[in-house]
Amino acid sequence: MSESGARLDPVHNDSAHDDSAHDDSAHDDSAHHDSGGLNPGARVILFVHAHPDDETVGTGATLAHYAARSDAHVTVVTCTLGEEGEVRVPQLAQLAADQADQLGGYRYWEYRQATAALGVTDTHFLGGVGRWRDSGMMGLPTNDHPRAFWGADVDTAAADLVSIMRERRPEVLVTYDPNGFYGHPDHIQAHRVAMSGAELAADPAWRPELGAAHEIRKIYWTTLPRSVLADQFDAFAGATDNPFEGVESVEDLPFGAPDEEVDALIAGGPDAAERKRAAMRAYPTQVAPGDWLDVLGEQLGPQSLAEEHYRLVKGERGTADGPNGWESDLLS
Ligand SMILES: CC(=O)N[C@H]1[C@@H](O[C@@H]2[C@H](O)[C@H](O)[C@@H](O)[C@H](O)[C@H]2O)O[C@H](CO)[C@@H](O)[C@@H]1O
Ligand SMILES: [Zn+2]
Repeated sequence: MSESGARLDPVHNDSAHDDSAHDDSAHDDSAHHDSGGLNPGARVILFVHAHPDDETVGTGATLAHYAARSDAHVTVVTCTLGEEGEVRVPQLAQLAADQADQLGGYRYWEYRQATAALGVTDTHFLGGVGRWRDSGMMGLPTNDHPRAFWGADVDTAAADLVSIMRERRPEVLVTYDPNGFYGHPDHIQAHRVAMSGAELAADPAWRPELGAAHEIRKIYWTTLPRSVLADQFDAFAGATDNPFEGVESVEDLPFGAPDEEVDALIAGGPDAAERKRAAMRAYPTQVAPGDWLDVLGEQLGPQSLAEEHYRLVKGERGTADGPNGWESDLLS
């Protein structure tokens, strides 16, 4: 700890991270679950993600938006610690899996800072912290690690999710599409486990000891309209860190959907955008200063950080009061 008593952030070199900001009581690091600060009658939205930072990069504004709503409750389940990730900043490079192999633990603490910045306190790691390991990119030998999430038996992994679903009894589940949005094995597996969990949780004959059966009313998959992708494609053309380097057209990307296949837009507003921005800064190992994700808000305007899109795959579409006839509330 520095003289000021605040733990210095080795990357941003400030005391932005203050452990006293954390409410440790609600973070549930075991495989068993406390109340997570759930107020009786609150309407629960459950998010299932693959790695620390996906909750922020993919759904951070939505998390902040609903965490701020007095009638709603956000629960986040993350399936791995991101042990096999790259390290985007030299100061922490030796944490990598092929060196000290400490990146998972570090990303755990990045995740705590990020979810706190979003106002989310009900967080879980599937099966408990460290149960499943980041599988690495598709086709790598790390996919065969004995604890790699990609090699998990889906129903075994889903059992831990079912107990959370039957405990929190969410109205809405948010996860990825069958391709895991962009084809990463842990994202594909997170989709499979989430969808299997939703089905099993609703079956009263399946593992009744895990709680009373619960049917989730609506299920959404994260998505990105091609129109937004096209704006990003144009905005980053020629940029130093261009995520679309070498791509001819947005049509060639393994993700993105025609606008007409999108069902909901959560436009979180300035507070949600700022919270998402702060949460992204909590992940220096994944989003370094100057990276495209770090400058996204500058390139496309802060509102771009606050807008997240979803496809409804189970349940009735709610009030179409958003742009393009999209829903503006996942709970509608
Ligand atoms: C957003 C996301 O899911 N990131 C994953 C992904 O990270 C990629 C990986 O490090 C790859 O080597 C890089 O070239 C690419 O830019 C990264 O997005 O895969 C990691 C390993 O499984 C995972 O830890 C990370 O969270
Ligand atoms: Zn991921």
